[in-house]
Amino acid sequence: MGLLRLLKTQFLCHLIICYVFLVSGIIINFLQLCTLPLWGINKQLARRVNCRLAYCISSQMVAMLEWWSGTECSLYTDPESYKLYGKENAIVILNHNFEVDFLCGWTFCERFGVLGSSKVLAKQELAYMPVIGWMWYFLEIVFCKRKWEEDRRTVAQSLQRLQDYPENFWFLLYCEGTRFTEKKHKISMEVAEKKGLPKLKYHLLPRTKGFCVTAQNLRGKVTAVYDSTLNFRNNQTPTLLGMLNGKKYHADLYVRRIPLDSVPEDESECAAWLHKLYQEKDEFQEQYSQTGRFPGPIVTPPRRPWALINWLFWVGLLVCPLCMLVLQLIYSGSAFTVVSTVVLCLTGTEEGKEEGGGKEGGAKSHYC
Ligand SMILES: CC/C=C\C/C=C\C/C=C\C/C=C\C/C=C\C/C=C\CCC(=O)SCCNC(=O)CCNC(=O)[C@H](O)C(C)(C)COP(=O)(O)OP(=O)(O)OC[C@H]1O[C@@H](n2cnc3c(N)ncnc32)[C@H](O)[C@@H]1OP(=O)(O)O
Ligand SMILES: CCCCCCCCCCCCCCCC(=O)OC[C@@H](O)COP(=O)(O)O
Repeated sequence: MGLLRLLKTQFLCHLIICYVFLVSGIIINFLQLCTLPLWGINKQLARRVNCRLAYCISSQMVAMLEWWSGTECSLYTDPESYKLYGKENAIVILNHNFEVDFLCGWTFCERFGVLGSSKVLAKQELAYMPVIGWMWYFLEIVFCKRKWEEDRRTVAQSLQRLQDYPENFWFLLYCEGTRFTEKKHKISMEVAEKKGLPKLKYHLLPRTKGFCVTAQNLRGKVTAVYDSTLNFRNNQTPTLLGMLNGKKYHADLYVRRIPLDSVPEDESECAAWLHKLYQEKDEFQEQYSQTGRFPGPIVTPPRRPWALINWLFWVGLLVCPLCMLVLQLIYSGSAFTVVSTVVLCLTGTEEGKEEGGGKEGGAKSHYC
């Protein structure tokens, strides 16, 4: 095992990474709070500033994927559509199978220059999460309670506010509404059967209301739907902890650009359109599981240095005070404190090794 590889599995390194993420996140949340008076004076400037501040948080996680774990991201798409990515507003529809699929989404956002402004229809609970949830408040992320009677009005209102958003953005929708498990799949296929819809093998039955309300309220602002299907090579099941341990994965993303004009405006037609799209997505996943690839040519958008530069900046800024704190602990702490800290680090490293290295090549349990 190389020295760098060994370093990546050390619990102490993981502690430092999480410390930098949390402390810098809280600092940035505070800076975002300081922009509140600006919203009343110059709203568009406040939005632009908040996009940059949000980038400083989300790009740290992207840097962990790209530079620390070295995960590769390949894109299957046609070259004509490729030219438009990052240059227009889009609704992104993504399958939800992996713990890290949002992070792969963010990585593509970073490579096409829309990471700071990227948006999602997220569950309300995430709004209260420190750092990311608080950052989202200032990014005007759309939250839902997954109770349509309440969401119908609030989601539409939040979407309408994006009509004059000054930066290009991608709006992510996990239409399945939750992460794939066998149990949820079984239940949702019972719903499909009751509704007379064809069964899906790799996806849950999509919830159509969120997509229809999004298409309706972003019309005129958004020009396309990016139908995106994500999978990982060699049946890998990537996790955040695996990435923190420096484990390298290979993501394949298949993206079809569909002009928003071709999505029906009528609600029931729009719902039927989405169901048909998910049947097609299921076929792409079937092809991937048979052949190990999606249709069409592969392009790999290059990683950019900015995420790494931002990360190194925060490491530089925050690790010095941490070292001083540790030195103070060593000088003033009892032998018991020092020994128990070392034991904690070693235990954490052993557990981390199991998570990062133990699952290599493991079959995905949810794929039949
Ligand atoms: C070039 C590169 C391209 C792409 C790069 C990729 C991505 C990058 C883009 C952006 C990145 C940005 C950010 C990413 C960062 C982080 C994201 C992290 C986390 C967010 C994840 C979440 O929070 S997911 C959960 C929240 N989101 C959703 O739920 C969205 C989907 N849901 C909906 O749309 C719902 O309709 C709703 C929430 C609006 C309302 O839900 P509710 O349940 O109240 O109503 P429904 O209408 O959905 O339900 C009733 C109908 O559903 C039928 N039913 C019942 N049971 C089921 C079932 N098990 N499955 C399916 N359907 C069911 C029921 O019969 C009702 O049917 P009707 O016919 O009466 O409608
Ligand atoms: C630099 C890196 C430092 C690492 C620190 C780790 C930070 C953790 C960031 C968490 C990111 C939040 C993303 C949440 C994704 C999520 O929660 O999706 C919810 C969906 O599944 C549906 O949920 P449900 O239907 O309720 O199961």
